[in-house]
Amino acid sequence: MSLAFTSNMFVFSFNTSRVILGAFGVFTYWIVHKLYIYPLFLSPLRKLPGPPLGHPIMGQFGRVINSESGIPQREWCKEYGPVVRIVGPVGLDRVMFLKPEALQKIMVKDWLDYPRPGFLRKILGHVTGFGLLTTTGEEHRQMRKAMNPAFSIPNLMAQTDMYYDAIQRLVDIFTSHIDSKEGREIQVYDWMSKVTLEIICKTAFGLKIDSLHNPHNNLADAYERLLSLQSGRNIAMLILVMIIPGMPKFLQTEFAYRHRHVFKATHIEALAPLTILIDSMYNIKRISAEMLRDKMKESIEAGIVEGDSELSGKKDIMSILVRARTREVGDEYKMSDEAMVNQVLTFLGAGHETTASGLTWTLWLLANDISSQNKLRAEVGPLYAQNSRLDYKTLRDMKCMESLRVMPPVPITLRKAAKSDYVDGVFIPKGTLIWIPIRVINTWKEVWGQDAEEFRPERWLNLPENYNSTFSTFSFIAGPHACIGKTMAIIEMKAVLAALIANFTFEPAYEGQKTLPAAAITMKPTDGMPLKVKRVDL
Ligand code: HEM
Repeated sequence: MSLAFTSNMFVFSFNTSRVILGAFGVFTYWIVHKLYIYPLFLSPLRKLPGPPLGHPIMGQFGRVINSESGIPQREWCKEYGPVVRIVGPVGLDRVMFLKPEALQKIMVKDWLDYPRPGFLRKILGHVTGFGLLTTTGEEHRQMRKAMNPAFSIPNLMAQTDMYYDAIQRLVDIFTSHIDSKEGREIQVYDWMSKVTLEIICKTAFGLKIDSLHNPHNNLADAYERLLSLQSGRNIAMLILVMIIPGMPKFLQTEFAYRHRHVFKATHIEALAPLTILIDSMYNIKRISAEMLRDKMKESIEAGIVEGDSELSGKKDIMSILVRARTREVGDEYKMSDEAMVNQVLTFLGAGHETTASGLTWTLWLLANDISSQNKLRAEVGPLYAQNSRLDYKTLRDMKCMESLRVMPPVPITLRKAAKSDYVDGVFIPKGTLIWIPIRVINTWKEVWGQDAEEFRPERWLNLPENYNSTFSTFSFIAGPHACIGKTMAIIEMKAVLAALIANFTFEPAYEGQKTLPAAAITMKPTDGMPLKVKRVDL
């Protein structure tokens, strides 16, 4: 070996080690900067009140994903006030605001500057289709304009009767299940999920799917599997997966579906849910596309001619959209077939589980407050006895906001600052994640008083002085992205509730029963919510 060769090798390995050492140094600095230096000394938000940094890598995020949804946020607001800064994971800044002025700015006035963050849109798009929930700006405005007629009051009034076939089937099933004076323990969430799925299929597509009688209805099954994934850990895993470039698209491909079992086969616990996600979404999309195809076929066969077709009398959302599409002219927004499938998915995803969770927690709260349950029965019983298909106006006048206030089906949502700005006098740098802590806003003592977290329906008869009709109960949020299905959901919930309360009593399944909502996107109860149900007439 020549001397020159040896010395070259020395120079080479010396340089390589320097490069590796340098890279390691930069990486270490970057980590320390992200985890400590920036959040502690440089972040413009560092002086805001809030909990300490917490875990070296996860910050306070670990607590958030492992706790009941909205509860850590509520504890922090109690301790630090209406503007709170939270750090984590990996040094990420998050801020939450409670005051109406701040919410008005973020959600209503400057909504375009505070879109849903990209990863949330990707997750929502994956499970509820790329529709209203994932678009923003002009595209959202046009899409919303096309949808609005389907949710108009006259249409909802005409639609209300469509709820009752499913509701009557539910009442019949409960009645046949409960044949003794002792009553029977029933997994309430499962039944609420089935009845709301039937109602949304009927109202959105005019289709009858008998998931109440058929325990293995394909669509109900696929949703059950998808919703079983709701947990803080799975959501954290999904966020990580969705930020990998190309991954959201890949997960929707035929290739991913054919190879979905690979994720389970890895035996890596965190990856196994991807198999269920891909499988259930593939099936939900397939069934939705079939529903849409049937609807299109129906419209072609009926030869949609405005005013004289059979379809033009139909009140389901899809018929209205199909009709609107045939009328569109000029450069107005025209919904493609793919966009229509996405809307199908959005209505199924956004309008099914939310309403099911809302109903389930309402029954839980009433089961634990027999006096309120009896009062409600005294109110709806006589109405129901006269006519078991209560109409829109009767349902509208019933009060049921208290349970949606205390246990909002969507406990929290997110926005991201698209530019640097001031909110409630606080400088918010571009890119900051903003929590909209719905459950905390709904139970803020500053507005609702010392018993804010308690279920007390009578409070609606004498609203507190600080009550603001838009910003004190935020279960459907406000502004251009507010829930388009709000009125429909409330009327539907009341129709189901009136029938159940008129016919059955609800009690906790056992003494000391405790039940928790999933720490995830909606408040689905983790145990399916068993309740003791008895017939009123026994
Ligand atoms: C109790 C039941 C319901 C609750 C608590 C609820 C709550 C919400 C909330 C909080 C949002 C805003 C999410 C965000 O911006 O991050 C939302 C949006 C939405 N909801 Fe609902 N929802 C319910 C029922 C429904 C129903 C029945 C439908 C449709 C049939 C529906 C369709 C939608 C759609 C399409 C959006 C997106 C609106 C937009 O961005 O323009 N929801 N909902």
